[in-house]
Amino acid sequence: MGNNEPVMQDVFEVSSQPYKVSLFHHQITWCPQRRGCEDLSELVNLKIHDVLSVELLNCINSDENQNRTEAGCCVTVSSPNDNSARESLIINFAQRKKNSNDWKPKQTRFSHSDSNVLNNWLSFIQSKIQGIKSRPKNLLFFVNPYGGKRKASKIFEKQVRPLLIMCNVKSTVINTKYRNHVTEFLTSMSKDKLCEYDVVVAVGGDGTMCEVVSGLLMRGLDISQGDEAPLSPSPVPVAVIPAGSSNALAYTLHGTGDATTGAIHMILGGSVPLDVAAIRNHSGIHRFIVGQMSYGHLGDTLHDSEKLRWMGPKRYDYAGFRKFLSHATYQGSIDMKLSADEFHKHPTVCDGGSGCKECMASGNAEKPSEWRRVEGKFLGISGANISCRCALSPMGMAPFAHLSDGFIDLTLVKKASRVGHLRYLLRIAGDSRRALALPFVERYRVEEFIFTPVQCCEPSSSQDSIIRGPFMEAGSSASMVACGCDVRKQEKLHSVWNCDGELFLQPSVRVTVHKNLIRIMSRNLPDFSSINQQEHSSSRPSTVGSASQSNYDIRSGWM
Ligand SMILES: Nc1ncnc2c1ncn2[C@@H]1O[C@H](COP(=O)(O)OP(=O)(O)OP(=O)(O)O)[C@@H](O)[C@H]1O
Repeated sequence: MGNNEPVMQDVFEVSSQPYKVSLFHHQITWCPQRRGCEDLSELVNLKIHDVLSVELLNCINSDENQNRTEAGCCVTVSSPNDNSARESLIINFAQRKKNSNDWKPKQTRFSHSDSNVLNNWLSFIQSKIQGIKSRPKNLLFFVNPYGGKRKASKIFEKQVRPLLIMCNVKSTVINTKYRNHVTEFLTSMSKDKLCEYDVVVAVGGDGTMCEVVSGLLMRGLDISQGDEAPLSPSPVPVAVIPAGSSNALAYTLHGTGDATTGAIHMILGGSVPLDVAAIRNHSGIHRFIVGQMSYGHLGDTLHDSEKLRWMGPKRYDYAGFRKFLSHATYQGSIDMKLSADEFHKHPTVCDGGSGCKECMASGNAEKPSEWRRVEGKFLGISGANISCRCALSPMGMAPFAHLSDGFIDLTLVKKASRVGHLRYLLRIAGDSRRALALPFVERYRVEEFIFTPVQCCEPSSSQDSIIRGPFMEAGSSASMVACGCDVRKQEKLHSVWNCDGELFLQPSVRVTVHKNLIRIMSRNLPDFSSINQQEHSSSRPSTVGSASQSNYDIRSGWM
């Protein structure tokens, strides 16, 4: 039997109408039968990979069953009043909404008078689903009730738990009690216990996911080796259910901040590799970055917005606007180890892990990487591990950052007029590739960087919090971090780092990028192919799109 031949075929009743249903190895199709003929214009094609679960609905307990699924608040029954006298096969599946990256669970009921037929179909579809090895069966959830609009528990109960029950997935749920609870929990867990779980899930924002990743990576770290201790990949993959404020990681992976979509992608399985960046000093790793770290405008905005948490996610807009008006710049120097491959000059938008040319090719550069220094006054400095898409920036503040290329995208926004800065911020909110074309904005693709802020006085020899870049002479003023000057004077000189939405107060940092340390549940990155085609046929880039397989020049735009 060829792959195009159905394994089973029969006529079922769907919504009280006869439908010809065909079961193939990788898909199920159905179309109405009118006067013995199939109406192919209404053909539905469902991939087995998108099937969440399948069950038999016995008419004797149909009410009971129906209540159970309705209690899940996540299903649409195609025909509530049909087939009351017959047994039915219920297929629950995930469907992408039209013109959207959101996925929703759906249900279709197939009725047949012969229970043997129904049982055969049930066994076949069930065996196919069970054969998908990438589907997780036992999950460990960390629910952060503090992040975002403080609705993570509600989101979990209403949007995630019903799907877990429907798909027969086991779960252990821990509500976080305090900052760093997740990291502490994961680092103190035995390896055997941890490996009982197929995935560790953060129900929260980027900060919660960062705590999950930190816990998983810290476990394998030999701290006696100090600064250069090697990092081992996490033994367990991770997943994120967006319930924070910006949810940049979830947006980047799924193209939406919708929690149901996050849960569906996690349950249906499939994962992509993800790089992790580490902030280090000579005593070791201070923290990990999964999304982005920003100094200057975004660091100050986070600093001020922490006092405004009661406002919810709107606090970022308010604090950001106030910081924009203050128009602060910060002086310092950045030493960076640049990528030597051609992707630096011809950047692409990430297609996601193993499907992405740039992620696959990285690390194969023939030339050795080169160190470069940039000095000056900056409105902002951002290191992005991922593109950081979110509702306010559909392409992300770092549109060319890749999930697993082994590099961080470093964006330097140099001193500019207020109008220039506003133009930059507006472009980030639209087609952010155009923000990189502004003359005071520079983008670098780096393996490692060191930022040293300018100091307010001559260093004293007793200072030891020094991070040395390759261009720094020992004892040079640029290499000093702490001094005994007036705190307010220092505050004006220095900003803070916004690391995945968490404050990191030490301005001087050394950051290294580590390829593929984590696998994260994601079936496919948002599909921009249709918009891509439009862009190829037009001379100017449109609001949202992908530069994959096309030449986008940072300075001049589309070539
Ligand atoms: N019970 C708790 N009480 C106080 N803080 C907590 C608690 N649980 C977790 N946290 C902390 O809450 C912080 C914010 O969480 P999270 O990043 O998930 O939300 P967010 O900042 O609103 O979202 P995003 O990072 O996507 O903008 C994290 O740093 C985490 O350490």
